[in-house]
Amino acid sequence: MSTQDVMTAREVVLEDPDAVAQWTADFLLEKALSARGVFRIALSGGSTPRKLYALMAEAGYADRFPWSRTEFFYGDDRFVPAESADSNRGMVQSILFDHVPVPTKNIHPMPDRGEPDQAARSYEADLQQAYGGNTLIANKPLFDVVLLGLGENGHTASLFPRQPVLEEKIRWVASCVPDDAPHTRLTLTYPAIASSRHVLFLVTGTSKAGVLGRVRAGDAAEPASHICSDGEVVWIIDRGAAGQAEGKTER
Ligand SMILES: O=C(O)[C@H](O)[C@@H](O)[C@H](O)[C@H](O)COP(=O)(O)O
Repeated sequence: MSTQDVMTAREVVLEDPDAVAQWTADFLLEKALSARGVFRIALSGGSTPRKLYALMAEAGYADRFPWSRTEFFYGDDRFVPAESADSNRGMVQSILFDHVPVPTKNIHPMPDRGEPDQAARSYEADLQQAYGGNTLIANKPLFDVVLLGLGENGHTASLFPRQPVLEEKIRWVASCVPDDAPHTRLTLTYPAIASSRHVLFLVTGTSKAGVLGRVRAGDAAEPASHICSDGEVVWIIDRGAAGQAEGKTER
């Protein structure tokens, strides 16, 4: 039985990447506006969420989003300067944060210099401070929403196959050096991601149909198969990633 079988997981199949971005933007706005107090979200990197971030920066949306009571964290980042084309922080800053009235103090980028393990400890301390100073995950979610993508080898965030971080059950943040990736990375761990109300996987394109099929079938060899949430995991996918399933929506 995969971990997916024992939790609430649902799938929303949409026509195309634009529809995936729009559905996700609407979902985030609804949850952020209905949240009591601070709304905490962990952002994903990669190319898929770029459309989402661009939508969030549009005037009609940005005017309604509660930026001042939203805390933005990252699910992972490459250990490179923000100016690097590989930086998730730099990507989100240029597509979204440069265009909306989010207070700088509400943006929590992952460290991108120094010793990677110490940087991971530093980010974990940042998260613990946001979590009321608790150093152990208690019975309240660390995140309202965690955004995730899915790599073709089944990685998500920077949880790559055969990495020690896949066995991490205590730490919230870890450094890792994936076999086939050029950079050292920092990533949230499984327990940190699981401490959430909603995990949203955004998966688009026919190139992801194979890995998505394996993950949804609970293939334990795929790191994304082990993603849990104290709340729900929502797969927001387009027809290409769904293997050309008929486009239908579920709210
Ligand atoms: O920093 C990263 O690379 C991401 O966090 C990573 O987990 C990404 O979500 C997947 O690799 C999918 O990437 P695409 O959206 O580009 O397919």
